[in-house]
Formats: sequence, C-alpha cells, structure tokens
Amino acid sequence: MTSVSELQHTTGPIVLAGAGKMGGAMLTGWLAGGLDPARVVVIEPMPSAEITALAARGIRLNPAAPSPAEVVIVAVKPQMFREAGPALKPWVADTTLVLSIMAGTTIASLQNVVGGAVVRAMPNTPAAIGRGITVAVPASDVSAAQRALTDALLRATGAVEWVDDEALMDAVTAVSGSGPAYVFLLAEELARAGIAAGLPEALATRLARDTVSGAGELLHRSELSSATLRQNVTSPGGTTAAALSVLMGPDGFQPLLERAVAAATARSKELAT
Ligand SMILES: NC(=O)C1=CN([C@@H]2O[C@H](COP(=O)(O)OP(=O)(O)OC[C@H]3O[C@@H](n4cnc5c(N)ncnc54)[C@H](OP(=O)(O)O)[C@@H]3O)[C@@H](O)[C@H]2O)C=CC1
Ligand SMILES: O=C(O)[C@@H]1CCC=N1
Repeated sequence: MTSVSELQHTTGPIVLAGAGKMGGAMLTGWLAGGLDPARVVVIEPMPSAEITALAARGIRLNPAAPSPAEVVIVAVKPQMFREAGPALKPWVADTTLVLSIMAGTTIASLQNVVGGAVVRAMPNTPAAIGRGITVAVPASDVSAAQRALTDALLRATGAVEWVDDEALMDAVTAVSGSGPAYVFLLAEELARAGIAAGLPEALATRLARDTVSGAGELLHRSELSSATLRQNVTSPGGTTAAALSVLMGPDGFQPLLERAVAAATARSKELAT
C-alpha cells in the first residue's frame, strides 16, 4: 500500500458521489491514511451520521455550487446511475478523472452519461482498513497522470491490479468485489456448525471469527500458498482430513463456489448499462 501522501501532490477537490457502504469504506481508508478532509466533497442525498459528522472535520457535504473537479468518484448503485449520473455533469470537465466503482456499468456508459476521462474500477470493503484489493481498467483517453492519480487513490486503500480488458470486470466483481461477503458467510456458518456440534453460541461465534480472521492474516503474511497452509493443518488421518473429505467432495466448496461466482458474474453482466 502506498501512502495517501502521494495524493498531496495533487491539489484539486475529490468528489465522492454516493457515500454508502463502499464509497464510505474508501473515504474511511483515505481519511485514515491522512487525506486532508478539506479536499473532499461528498454528494449524498441521505448522509449517514458518520458522514454528517465528517463535515465537522472539513468535508463539504452536498455543496450548492458545483464546479469541475480533478476527480469524481462514482459510487452510487448501478441501478441509480441513469438517474443520478446527469446531476454529476457540472462536476466534470473533459480533464476530470471519473473513477467509477459501480458493478456492471461500462466505460462507454460512463462516457455517455457523465463524460470526463473514465477509469472503471472494482474495489472491496477491506478498503476501509487499507487492506482492499481493486482492479482498474482505463478508457483509452486516460492520461498517464490520471492513471497515476487513480493508482494513488486506490493504493491508499490496499492493493491495485490494472487490466486492459474491460470484459474481465464481471468475473473480477464476482471474485474480489463480492468476495468479502463469502468470507463473512464462512464465519457465520462455521459458528452455526459449532453450535450444532454442541458449543455455546458466544464461544462458537468467537472461535469462528478469530479462526477466519487469523487464517486470513496468516495467508496475508505468509509466503506459502493457500494449499500449503491448508496442508499444514491437515494431520494424516486426523480431524481436518475428515472435514476436508466433505468440503473437497463432489458437492463441496469447489462446485459451490464455481456456481456462486458464475451467478455473480452473470448478475454483473445484467447490470451493464
Ligand atoms: N458494497 C460493496 O462491497 C461494493 C460495492 N461496489 C459498488 O459500489 C456502489 C455502491 O454500493 P454500496 O456502497 O454497496 O451501496 P449503498 O446503497 O450503500 O451506497 C450507495 C449510496 O449512494 C447514495 N445515492 C443515491 N442516489 C444518489 C445520488 N443521486 N447522488 C449521490 N448519491 C446517491 C445512496 O443513498 P440512499 O441509500 O439514500 O439511496 C447510498 O448512500 C455500487 O455501484 C456497487 O456496485 C463495488 C465494490 C464493492
Ligand atoms: O453486491 C454488489 O453488487 C456489489 C458489487 C460487488 C460487491 N457489492
């Protein structure tokens, strides 16, 4: 992760349209990394208490007089974009970087509705703690400076991968955009299974949460592959092998996740406008 201080080389306002779960997570990551709140404009019809409180730190919330910004981040729901997009135009000049994080919504659609130099990106909510991963794809007219600015913004919330093929974004969305939800569900279901196996609810919940987060942290810090880390838990003829014979069986994780990722990929394509 690079420091938000790279963003201090730029001076213009950073406009965030839609400060919900994902836009709010990115904003949290930027502010935690040291971005000056005075540079941030938030456009949000029903701001949460947290976002409203940020106004006291210098963020400008729903200012009355828009003017072209250096960056506009589009973080409204894709289903809202056709309605919400045109109102963003006064913030966008030809030279404005328009960074969209909307699932499905294409670069062509952003160019038509909002204009500017468009980068389409797919982040995830661990951005709030600087541990997100974002995949970005630039429109052909995005300058090197705009790409560097995008990179600095995204790196302040975690890792960044650039791709040239926009068609990859549906599967990216299904794997890393939605992926944190699959992991949180794993923690929920591991706790439920622990309760079913006889554990008190509070203990099962604690064990599941700390196991998922601890294993995630080990995966993050270790240079070993996930397969090796898994094998390191699996004593021959032991308890893990018994569980994995279920989880790696014909109706185990592999076909289940393939179906889940295929469903999310298909939904991303449906959301394309
Ligand atoms: N959640 C996630 O993990 C991820 C989400 N995304 C993308 O981020 C975007 C936002 O998703 P998410 O944060 O989950 O959804 P949210 O509903 O939490 O956030 C969208 C926000 O936009 C606000 N909004 C509605 N209309 C306007 C408008 N005209 N101008 C400005 N803001 C408006 C909404 O307000 P109100 O609620 O009052 O309508 C809401 O606060 C989506 O496009 C999604 O595809 C991408 C990666 C991951
Ligand atoms: O569920 C969604 O559509 C968004 C995109 C990826 C994560 N959340």
